[in-house]
Amino acid sequence: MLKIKNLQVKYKDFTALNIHGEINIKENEIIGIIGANGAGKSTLIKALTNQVAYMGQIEKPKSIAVHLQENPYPNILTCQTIMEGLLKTKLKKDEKLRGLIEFFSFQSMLKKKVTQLSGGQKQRLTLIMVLYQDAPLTCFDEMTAGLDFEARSRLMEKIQEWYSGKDATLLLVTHYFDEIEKLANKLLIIDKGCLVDFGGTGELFKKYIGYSTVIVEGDEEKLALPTGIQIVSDKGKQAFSFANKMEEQEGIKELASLGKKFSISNDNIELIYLNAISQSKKC
Ligand SMILES: Nc1ncnc2c1ncn2[C@@H]1O[C@H](COP(=O)(O)OP(=O)(O)OP(=O)(O)O)[C@@H](O)[C@H]1O
Repeated sequence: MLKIKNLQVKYKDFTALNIHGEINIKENEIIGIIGANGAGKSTLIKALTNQVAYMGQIEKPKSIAVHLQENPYPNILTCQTIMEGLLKTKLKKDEKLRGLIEFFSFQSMLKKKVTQLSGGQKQRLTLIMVLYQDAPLTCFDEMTAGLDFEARSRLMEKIQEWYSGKDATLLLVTHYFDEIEKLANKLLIIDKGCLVDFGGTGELFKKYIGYSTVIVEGDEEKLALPTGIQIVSDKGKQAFSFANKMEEQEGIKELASLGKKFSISNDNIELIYLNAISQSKKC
């Protein structure tokens, strides 16, 4: 479906992306692309969609639909005119478009101009047009950027509902790990323009963490458990990885006896990311 090989993107003499080797994305895979600010995530999407010049090889489907961070729509046109113009259709005659508008509860926005829409409503306008394309590959570049928690949750719920039971190949760029947890089955981790790792969430969890992890609230008092190894965690927390169920149970017993607040996970994407980055070598 999508093959990326030795991809390099430069902005003048600054190398923004330098991916060695090959990344193969198969049909119906949903990939979460994660990395810090400036890691090169948007540059990768731009290379895939020919918005920047690149060196290397990209084999991709004929059409790719993209939901960008910002979409400059003409201010004077109504949403309906924008939709009809960009999608080259007429709402009256287009059942598919009407269905999408209804799905995203967008009927009452059709006569409004883009300047009259909230951030979440603007994102829905773009989503409707992106999903309408039914492209073999769809890229979402921070589709929930700038939205408050509620608007983001509502939009994510709709997207999840839309794709549930459907076959789709998606690339999702986001800083929100919960969005990836809900949708993606593979992760592509980028750091400073380099590929850190690419693989299934479960596979990468095993590689960087192990069997399971406990995340303990608070980092003032450094803990030492009878089993498990301390791993990199988010600020204000401590995390330990366990190699098997027995280790996990012993660790939990100790934490319970200490009266600590903790959670157990075997798929925490933030910890996969933090530990992958901390172990990665410069490319
Ligand atoms: N048009 C440009 N000209 C020069 N440098 C650029 C340009 N666009 C991006 N860069 C630089 O390339 C690097 C990668 O940028 P990119 O936008 O791909 O990062 P990102 O991972 O998407 O970041 P964010 O999470 O902040 O959106 C950054 O250092 C950025 O400053």
